[in-house]
Amino acid sequence: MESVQHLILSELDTQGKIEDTRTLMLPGASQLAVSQDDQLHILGALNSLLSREMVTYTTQEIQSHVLSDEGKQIALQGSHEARVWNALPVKGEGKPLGPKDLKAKIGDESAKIGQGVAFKNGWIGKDADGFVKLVTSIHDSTQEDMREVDSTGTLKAGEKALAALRKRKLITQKKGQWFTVHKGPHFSAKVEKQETDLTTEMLTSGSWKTSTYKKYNFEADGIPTAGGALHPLLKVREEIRNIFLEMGFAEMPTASYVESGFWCFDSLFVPQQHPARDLQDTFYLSDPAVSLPPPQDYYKTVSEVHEKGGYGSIGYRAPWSEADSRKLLLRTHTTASSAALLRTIATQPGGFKPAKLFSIDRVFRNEATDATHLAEFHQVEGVVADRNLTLADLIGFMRVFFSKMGIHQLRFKPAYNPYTEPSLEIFAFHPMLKKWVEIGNSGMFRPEMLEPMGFPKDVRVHGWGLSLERPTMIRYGINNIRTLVGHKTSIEAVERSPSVRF
Ligand SMILES: N[C@@H](Cc1ccccc1)C(=O)O
Repeated sequence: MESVQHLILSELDTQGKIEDTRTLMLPGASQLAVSQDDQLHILGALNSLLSREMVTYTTQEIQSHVLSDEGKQIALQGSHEARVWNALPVKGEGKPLGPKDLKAKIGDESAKIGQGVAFKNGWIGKDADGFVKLVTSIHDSTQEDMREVDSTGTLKAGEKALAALRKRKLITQKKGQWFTVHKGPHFSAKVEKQETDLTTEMLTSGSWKTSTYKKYNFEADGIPTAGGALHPLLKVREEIRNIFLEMGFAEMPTASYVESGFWCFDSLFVPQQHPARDLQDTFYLSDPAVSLPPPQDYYKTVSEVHEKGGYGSIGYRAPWSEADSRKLLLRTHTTASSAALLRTIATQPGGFKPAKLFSIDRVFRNEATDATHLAEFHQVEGVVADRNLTLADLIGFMRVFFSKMGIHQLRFKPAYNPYTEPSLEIFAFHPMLKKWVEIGNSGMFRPEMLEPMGFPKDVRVHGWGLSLERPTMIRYGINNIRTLVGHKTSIEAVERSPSVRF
């Protein structure tokens, strides 16, 4: 590229102008720059010199030609007729080839097209055993034409010959160009290196005073700006949040990732011996390891329900450990935060008022991780508290809620939760997987949990929970959770993920 610039400048320096850039001989070339490839090279060099105002140029449009695939093959291997001639022995000097052998040797296509022409040209003939050469040398003018068009874009023989080749589909027409070049206002015979940046070195050495600088190109496309992008989990979270809001739910505060055993389990009537509370399932904190004391009256009532029962329950009748209750842990479900808020509602000044609450936030479980499980994920949780609610209300709520998420076929399966009775697992029919998949868990909170909180006897509270990751993965067609969350997540994929998926 730079040597092409030098060629142009020295030509202008000695000749004053370049009338036709096709008369240049590019460095290293064996013929004049008549091909369009050469002219493109020249154009690149001209534009670079133009930007420094060292030259000006005008463009001449011309018709040019390029080879078709068949034309390229002929330029390389010869015409079909020449290939036929090549394949045959000289008469009397070898075994003549029959049509079948000829096809096998040079291919069906060349044999078929080449035979007739070679005959007509008098190049080959037929004896008893097959085809033979009749002449000892040939002049393959088609191949020569192809080579001429390939390197010059045209034929000296003129338009008639070109038209014949076009008709045979060996060449096609293409717009071409060449240039007339004049000296520009800043012409100089040599290209000076232009600075693109002002550096500390240039300032301290003073070289900035004599340097030449590259002009700004205000036409250039800017570098694409990297905007922020929402992670797919955040998009689906927003969508679900909007469903809750339009159904009249209020968002619960869930900022506390760290809870005590008391709020995460005891207040929910999860027995202290429950396996979910084991070290294998729950992350416990070591520093600080112990929570501040829970509200004393409430703590006493909760521990008594566990140990001895009450409110119509016989309790767990197992020894109660205050130490277990005070242990600090990473919450294993957002129901820990719901419990704290439910107690506030139960004991609010002015008495109980119905409430519809939701949360979408992070939870932590000490589980083996695999393609669909991580040690931390998000839970979506809805809670409704009102007088005389029934199981039908819960099911009805879930039907409306999930249908707003686009999930219309639901099934409910009796299940067990320590804090709800009855409890229901929620299954949805997945139209793409063509099977029922579990999407959530739900139930009506037990009186052993609600009454110690201070709820009036006729208040029922029901709730349901699901993970945020599962619907997100299904929507975005992700089957390994590690491509959604964690260091293997591709930022590019996040930026490009659509804002809404159905
Ligand atoms: N906390 C439950 C979900 C749930 C919430 C509310 C009521 C019933 C169940 C879970 O971890 O899966």
